[in-house]
Amino acid sequence: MAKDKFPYMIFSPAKVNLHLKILDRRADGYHNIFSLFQCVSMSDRIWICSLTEPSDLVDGVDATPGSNTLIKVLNEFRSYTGLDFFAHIRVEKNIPQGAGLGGGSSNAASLLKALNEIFSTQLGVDDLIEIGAKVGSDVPFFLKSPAAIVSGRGEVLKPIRARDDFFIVLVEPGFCVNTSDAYAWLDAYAEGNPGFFDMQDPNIEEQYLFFEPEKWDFYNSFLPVLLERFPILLDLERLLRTYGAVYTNVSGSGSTFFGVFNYESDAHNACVSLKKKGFSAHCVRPLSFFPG
Ligand SMILES: C[C@@](CO)(OP(=O)(O)O)[C@H](O)COP(=O)(O)OP(=O)(O)OC[C@H]1O[C@@H](n2ccc(N)nc2=O)[C@H](O)[C@@H]1O
Ligand SMILES: Nc1ncnc2c1ncn2[C@@H]1O[C@H](COP(=O)(O)OP(=O)(O)O)[C@@H](O)[C@H]1O
Repeated sequence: MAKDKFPYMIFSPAKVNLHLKILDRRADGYHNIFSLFQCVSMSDRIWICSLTEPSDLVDGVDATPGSNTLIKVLNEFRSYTGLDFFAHIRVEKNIPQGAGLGGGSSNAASLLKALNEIFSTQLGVDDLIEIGAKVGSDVPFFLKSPAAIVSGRGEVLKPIRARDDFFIVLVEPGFCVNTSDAYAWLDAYAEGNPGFFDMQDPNIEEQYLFFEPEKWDFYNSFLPVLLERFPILLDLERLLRTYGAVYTNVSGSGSTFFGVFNYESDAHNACVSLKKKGFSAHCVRPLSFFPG
């Protein structure tokens, strides 16, 4: 391990779920999903400062060591490879936490790729996916391709060509959503709404690749569930439409609400207007490659 590699900096991009159908609840408590994941141009920056520490230390993430996805990766990587080391890691968080943008999962995937490179362990993508899936359901996506149809618990991946002809405005509504809570709310909602899990899936791959965004028939199973609790999301949908969004939805299990725009100037103006109203808003683009 060459000393001049440190600090070793990596980018860790956010994702949005352009479509997210929750199919059913499984015996293991997880849910099968069918989703279109798209990486976007908002990234955390992670510095591996040293790998010769007496114990692991992660700065910059608001999580307990036991729940921190970076610590989990270090543990899983050590146990998979038999390597003996501890790390000091520093994170510049730009991706809001608990926002449905996959920041914790992306951090985990980026660190795994970096460790594989630094230690020349030559693990293949499938090995990394096996390790990543132990850390979190969304981690495998960030190991494979910047746009994909994702199913199973999150580990079944079909890479697709990423489009780059639209713009996305991400809006933080001012609250976080815990993913486990959101799935529990969804189960309760499904009990009161027979047929909820049977909603038809549009042909998402074809629509994504070939249809104008205004024609996308995508949806997110969490949206009706979240609207019951957070009616402000409906206000955000109306606002984004007023500013010219041609498709809107919540990302993942929330809380981020986003709008897709055909024109950069409309997306930029929407951001400015949303900020004037006190919202935190970010104009991003879909990524067709992993940054860094
Ligand atoms: C909803 C989605 C959509 O992309 O993302 P986020 O909104 O969290 O970003 C994912 O399914 C979230 O994946 P991730 O955030 O990695 O979840 P995990 O840490 O593995 O699991 C947290 C909890 O969510 C529930 N969970 C997660 C994934 C899944 N397919 N079924 C589930 O039921 C379980 O209750 C689990 O204990
Ligand atoms: N490296 C990390 N980055 C962000 N959050 C993390 C990380 N490790 C653990 N967490 C915990 O995971 C929770 C969900 O994180 P995050 O991945 O940002 O959101 P989401 O699952 O909604 O996409 C956070 O509230 C935080 O407590």
